[in-house]
Amino acid sequence: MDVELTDQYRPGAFLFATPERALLADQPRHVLSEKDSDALSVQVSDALAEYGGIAVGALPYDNTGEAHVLLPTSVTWSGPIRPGTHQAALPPGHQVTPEPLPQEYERQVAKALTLLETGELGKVVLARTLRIDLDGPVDMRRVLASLAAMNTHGYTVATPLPTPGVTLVSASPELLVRRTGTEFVSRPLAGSQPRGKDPVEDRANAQRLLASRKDHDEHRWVVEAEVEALRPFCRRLDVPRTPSLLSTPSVWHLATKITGELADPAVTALTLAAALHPTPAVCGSPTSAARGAIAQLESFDRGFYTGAVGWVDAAGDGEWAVAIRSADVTDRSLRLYAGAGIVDGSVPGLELAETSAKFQTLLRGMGLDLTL
Ligand SMILES: C=C(O[C@H]1C=CC=C(C(=O)O)[C@@H]1O)C(=O)O
Repeated sequence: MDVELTDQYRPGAFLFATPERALLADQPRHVLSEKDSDALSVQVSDALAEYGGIAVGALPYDNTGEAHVLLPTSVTWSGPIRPGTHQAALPPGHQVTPEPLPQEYERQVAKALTLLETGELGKVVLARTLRIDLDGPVDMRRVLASLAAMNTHGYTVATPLPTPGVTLVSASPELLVRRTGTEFVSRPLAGSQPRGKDPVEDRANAQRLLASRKDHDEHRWVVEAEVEALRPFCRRLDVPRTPSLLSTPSVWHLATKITGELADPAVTALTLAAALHPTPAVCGSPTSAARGAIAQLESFDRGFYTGAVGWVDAAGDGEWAVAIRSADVTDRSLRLYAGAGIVDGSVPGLELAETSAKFQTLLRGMGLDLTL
């Protein structure tokens, strides 16, 4: 029987599985923790020019915070992880603590709606967290195998974080950027509906999303900001006029596949990721006002949730996913994060339900049956 890369994962390693291939990287010779994204790109390119290979890791939500990028000495590529059985990957006993409480999250959304009325803010993404304390240790190999089995159309990621013993685990559906030679692709997501309980309800939810002006507005902010960030790098930029539907096992999204050709082949995947980050899919618009609203309303530090996670090689090729549908995982705890874009027309109770649906991505993927 072939062994999947999820079976070879060891704590502290970096796993990045996509529908096309999987990467397992380990035993770092260097850790780069630069705060400035331009300086980070230069340091990573210099290190890759010296040692070759690839650099892997994560950028935090706060793009003035320290990145955590590693130069591994052991790198293994494989084809996509084959869908296996998705199994209960966590010990049975657990205690769940939401932060903020659901009613408080609804109050924060209501406050965000009043900030939108001032006209200085067009969109803000507000998140909440669930802390889950487990009665036994997490088996990361089973967690990753189980997530990959469920998440065959998205990314299954594990990356070590700067705090020893903490791993960011993500089942992200969102491609921030992939660069191959001078071509690149980005596929922002914004605008969501939970999946239905049966095919009829599911189809109706998808149609409601396609017809929702509020969700199209929420999506447009992201596409416009990405176009503005990418344009200076491009010889060609192709942007579909309207978004299409994308489904994950728990959520429907509006998605736009943006493609382009770089004017300067020296621009790397990491430089593009840093130029795009944080998009209004995870922060809001305008960025500085949204960042201020998040600092004012959210009561926790996002850390690397809504950051970016991926790899870049010496030629500048690479792939970076948006770090959403994610949790900070320790030996006996998980901290899950989920956010929703708030625009004019958002309803607090529906945004709460949307974040609950987003939590289910990881919960179901890990085999945890929780009604939120
Ligand atoms: C911020 C998250 O999702 C983003 C990505 C897709 C759709 C989103 C939305 O509809 O609000 C969010 O912008 C999250 O999953 O925590």
